Parts: sequence; structure tokens; C-alpha cells
Amino acid sequence: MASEDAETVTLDAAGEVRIPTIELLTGRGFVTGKSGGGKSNTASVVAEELLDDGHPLMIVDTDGEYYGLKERYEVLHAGADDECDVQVGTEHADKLAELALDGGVPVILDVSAYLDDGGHDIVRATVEALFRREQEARRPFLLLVEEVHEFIPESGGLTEAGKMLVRVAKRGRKRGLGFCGISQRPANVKKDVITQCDWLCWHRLTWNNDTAVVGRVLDNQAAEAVQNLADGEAILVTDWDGTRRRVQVRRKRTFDAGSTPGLGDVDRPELKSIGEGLLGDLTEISDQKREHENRLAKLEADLESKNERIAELERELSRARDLSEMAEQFTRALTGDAVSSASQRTRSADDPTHHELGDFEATDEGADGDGTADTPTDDASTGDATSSDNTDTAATTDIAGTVDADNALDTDEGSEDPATDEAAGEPSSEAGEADPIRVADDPGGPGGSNPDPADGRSYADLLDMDVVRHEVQQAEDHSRASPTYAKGIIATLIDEGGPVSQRTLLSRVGGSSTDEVTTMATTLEAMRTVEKEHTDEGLMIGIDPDGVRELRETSLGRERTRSLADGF
Ligand SMILES: Nc1ncnc2c1ncn2[C@@H]1O[C@H](COP(=O)(O)OP(=O)(O)OP(=O)(O)O)[C@@H](O)[C@H]1O
Repeated sequence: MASEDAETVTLDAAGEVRIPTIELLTGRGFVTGKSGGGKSNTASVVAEELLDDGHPLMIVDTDGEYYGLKERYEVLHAGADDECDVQVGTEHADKLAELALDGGVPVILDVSAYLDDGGHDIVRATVEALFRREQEARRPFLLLVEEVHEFIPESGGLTEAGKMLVRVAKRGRKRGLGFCGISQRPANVKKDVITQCDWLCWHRLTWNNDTAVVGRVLDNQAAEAVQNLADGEAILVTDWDGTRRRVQVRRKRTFDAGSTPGLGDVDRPELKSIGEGLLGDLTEISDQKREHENRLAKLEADLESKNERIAELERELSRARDLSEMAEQFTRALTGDAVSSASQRTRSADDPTHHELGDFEATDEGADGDGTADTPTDDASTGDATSSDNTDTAATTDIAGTVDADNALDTDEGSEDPATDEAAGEPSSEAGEADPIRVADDPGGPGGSNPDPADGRSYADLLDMDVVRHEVQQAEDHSRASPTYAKGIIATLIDEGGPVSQRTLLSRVGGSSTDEVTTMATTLEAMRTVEKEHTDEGLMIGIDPDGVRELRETSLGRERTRSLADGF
């Protein structure tokens, strides 16, 4: 029966144990007793009494045993289990607090089915929301917490939920927020909280540690008495009237779910359903959360697929880079780099200072084995590609006819004036003075230009090439001269380091007349190894640098083509 006096609630069947409602709602209580002692029944009686009078409360139900209240009262059963009116998470905390405090809706926060820390999380969030909201609401409201030792243990640290409950226990009263902890092991509950309570209900306790707590909080007589209490019987201590009495709490009127194993296995009574309107707000939050989670899942899936696409594109890019690099190497091989690498090989292999005329007369191995002998026609096809090299302004040869590659390169880079380039044949006094190892500046005229200053080749270097030897051999073959006549002319031109007159050549290489020299020079000119020029001093014959360079380039080009072809 509901209390006749709205100012009090009655805990016993006889109606003699009355407690001021306000003390229950806003005070701090502690109900304890060993398993089966009757503490849950007592808590349910308190709840029934408050609900009878229309007072709201929230029960943190750790074992799913309070839903029986719904047999008589409209209580919102919120939790994780399907049997609950609504499934809630921390996102519902504010709404639960609002419904409870502003709407006056009694709530069972059933945390029995949450996994891991889920129960503590929702307790923390909801109690925090209640505490915050009570700042404004100031509505007398009782928070009942089962198995409170799990949240506020005597030893060990407090979880966030525990800290929040301690906060309510210590400061809730001023806001109208009452607190009642329930535990079967008082020894395990933080003593600060127990000793701060305004009302305490000690059911049967038998464990020494627990009765010792009774002894400390009350006295030895109580510690002795508490061990012999019957089911539902308790020592009730109330601060507001300073009394301690032995009472028999009545049996609760609503369904006793505590005596059954679980939510699903019980033959449940008809339970009062909570209004659809109340659930609407909570389910809307659930829908929003589900929508949010779906959106998040979709975004994560999109992100994953984009990451996969990025990885795929990166792989493609890497492959493209490899191909591009390959193509670049191929292009370099077909163009400049092959020339320069060939030049490098030639430079490192040849020591120009050791080129003797005897080398030049060595056995000719240069004839192409494949029958594609270098011809003047072939030479012309590559002549343009390197003709610009012929613009050296201070081309000089050293003692052995060697060109200093670096100096020549510097000079080459410094010559930007085409007019200067055209005058390349003129002797440069500066160049001659600047470098003591050079004994002959470019004298101009036939053979006066260095054939290839850029890569440091001397005439001897160039003429020692197989291709040139081949041309010289051809020249000899096409003339009636002695087999070494052409070589003799070339050797003399190299030895002299510049153009040589027809007569000088005759005296050096011998022969019946200058006509013989002229004929051979003409043949060599056709082969593009020498060039002739008629001057006041008579016919001057010199090395044809352009021709020799073209011969060389053509030969290198062929080498390159052959090596690339071999590579495929
Ligand atoms: N006031 C009471 N009068 C008669 N019997 C009672 C009373 N309180 C409890 N009981 C009996 O004791 C049983 C256990 O009660 P209750 O569930 O309240 O104990 P408890 O201390 O909460 O136990 P547990 O800690 O295991 O939940 C009840 O099912 C009931 O049979």
C-alpha cells in the first residue's frame, strides 16, 4: 500500500516504520546484507513507495532484477538487452536524464547486458547528465545503485563512473539528488561513503570483515545482532531522528525477478508499457546513431577503396616511371650519351702521347666484317650532327698532337660569337702564350683546326681509328702508289701538326713527282681524311678535321646501333 502520508514512506507491513520521503529522495542511504538477506527486496519496497507517491527515481540495475516493478508502475526499462523497452548507449544519457528529471519518468538503467566497460560507461554518462541537470531542475530525485562496491570499492582506484557516484553521494543532496547504494559486502565499499550516509539498513551479515564494519560504524552489539537477522529483517539507522531500530521490511508487491535466473527464462507477468511518446525521443537518438554509424561505415569503406585505388595508382605510376626511365635510357643510348660514353671509353683506353707512327702503320683491323665499309656517302649522312664542333676558336695541339680536353672545352664554351668561330683558323697568340705545353696554335687552312677538341682527341687519336685506317687503306688501294704511301702522307701531316706543302710531303714520303703526292692527296680528300688548298706557297695539304670527325661519328653510330641491336 502506498503511504497515506505523502511526507513519509512506510517500509514495514504494520505501517510503523516510516521514513520522511524527502530524506529518501535527497539523502544518502546504504542498504547492505549478505546474499538472500533481503536488501533487494528492501530497495524495491523503497522504490514502490516512491512510485506510489509519484516520485521519480533511477535504479542502476546490475543484475536485471528490477524490471518486476513494471508489473505495477510505468517505468522506463533501458539497457542493452532486447527485453528492455529501449536499447541505450552513452548517447542517450542526456535524454534519459531529461526524461527522468524534467519528465518525472522512473528509469531502470539495466546494465546487466553491457559488454566490457559498457555498463560503467553508460552509468558514468547518465549520472553525470543527472548531476548536471539537477543544477537547474532541483527536483528531489533518488538514484539507487545496486552492487555499489563495483563502482565505489574500498580498495583500488575509482572508475569514472565511481568518481561520478562519489560526487553525487557527497554533493548531490544540495541539488536534490539523493543516493542509495546497495551491496552485499560492506567491507568492500568505500568507508567514506558509508559513513557519510544519513540512513543505513543492515540486513543479515555473517562474514567477519562485514560484521567488523558494523562494529566500527555502529557498535559490537549491532555487529553481533546483525548476524542473526531473518530474511527481510534489518537494523535501520536514521540520522534525522537519531534512531537505530530492528525492523522487518515488508515483502515487495511487484514481481520478484531476483529469484529467477535471467530475463529470458522467466514467466514474466504483464508489464506496464512505457508511453510511445517517451520512447520516440530515445529511438530517434538510436536511429540517428545508427544512421551516423552507417554513414561512418560507408565513409570508411569509401576511404578504404580510395586507399586501395591510390595504392593501385602508385603502383601504376611506379611502373610508368620504370618505363619512362627505360625509354629515357634508350633515347640517351640512341643520341648523346652513347657518344659521350663511347668517347669516355676511347679517352680512358687511349693515351694520346703514345701514339706513334708505327701504330698507324699497324695491321688494319678496321674494315667492317659485315661488308658495310664506311664510305664517303655514309660519312656525309652524319656530318651535320657534329659540324658545330668545328667552331673552336683556340684549338691547339700539345707536343704529341694531343688536345687538352678541359682547356679546349673551356674555350669552346667561351666562344659565343659566330664571327670568332669563323676566325677559328687564325692563330691565337693568347692561347699560345697561355699554355706552355702547346707548341702549335691552329694555323688555319687545311687541317688547321683541331678535329675534336671537345673530347680531347688528337689527330693521332682520330686517325688511329679503324674507320680512318680503313679509308687510308682504301685510298692506297685506289691508287697506284706504294702500299704505305698514303700512310706516309698522313703520318707527315700529323707529325707537322698542320698543313704541309706538296713539296714537303714529296721530300718526306718520297715519290717520283709532286703529281704522285697530289694524286694521293686527291684520293685521300675523296675519302675525307685530308683537304687541299691552293695558296701562294703552292698546294697545301692538311688533315680534314670535319671529314675525320664525320668518319668517327659514323663509325660510333654504327657501333651503337650494333650494340643496341645485340641488346635486343
Ligand atoms: N522482507 C522479506 N520478507 C520475507 N522474505 C524476504 C524478505 N526479503 C527477502 N526475502 C526472501 O529472501 C529472498 C532474497 O531476497 P533478496 O533478493 O532481496 O535478497 P538479496 O539480499 O538481495 O540477495 P542477493 O544479494 O542474492 O540479491 C527473497 O526471494 C525472499 O524469498
